[in-house]
Amino acid sequence: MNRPSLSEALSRADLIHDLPVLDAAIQRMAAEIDQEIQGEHAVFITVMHGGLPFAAKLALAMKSDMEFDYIHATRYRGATSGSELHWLRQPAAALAGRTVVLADDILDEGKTLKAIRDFCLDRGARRVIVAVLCEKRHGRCVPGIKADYCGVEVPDRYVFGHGMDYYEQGRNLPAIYAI
Ligand SMILES: O=P(O)(O)OC[C@H]1O[C@H](OP(=O)(O)OP(=O)(O)O)[C@H](O)[C@@H]1O
Ligand SMILES: Nc1nc2[nH]cnc2c(=O)[nH]1
Repeated sequence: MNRPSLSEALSRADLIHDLPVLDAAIQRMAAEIDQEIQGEHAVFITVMHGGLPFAAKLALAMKSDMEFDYIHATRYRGATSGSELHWLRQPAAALAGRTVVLADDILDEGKTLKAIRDFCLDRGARRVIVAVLCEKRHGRCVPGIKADYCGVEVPDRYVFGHGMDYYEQGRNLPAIYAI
């Protein structure tokens, strides 16, 4: 595939949040979620791929013991605008009666996390806690979904880095940038 150049995108992008800011936000969220799920053996579900770096850091910063699983549902598929949701992997863990912590990189229009949250509830989860590294504030989020825990806000622009891709590139950039 002939991808748009990451270095060209970086040269015209703005730095939105650097690594120390993101790490501090993740530490704060970890303590807050620990407080909320005290004494439970929750299921900690990473939403692949973008949620991977955030979820790893969040889990390592948390003290609660949790069962790990992952889900892969994508509606951007390496592009910069979303379409319908494609389910690539459903979690294997038993969710019935349990608390689920969903960890994803971004809540944008909310369609992805709403579908995943509803999937977990359909599987019998007692409650679903939505944790995202960042949230785009624009008033276009679908009704019925919100982040219970959010690290940072990002502007209403396409963002990448710290898990989020620019045409399947740049996910391992430590900071968040916007074009
Ligand atoms: O709130 P929404 O507008 O639905 O968008 C948010 C979703 O978009 C990204 O996933 P993407 O489909 O790009 O898959 P990826 O994580 O594999 O990059 C991101 O990881 C969220 O899951
Ligand atoms: N990389 C990336 N993925 C997204 N998914 C939904 N919004 C975004 C965004 O701004 N950037």
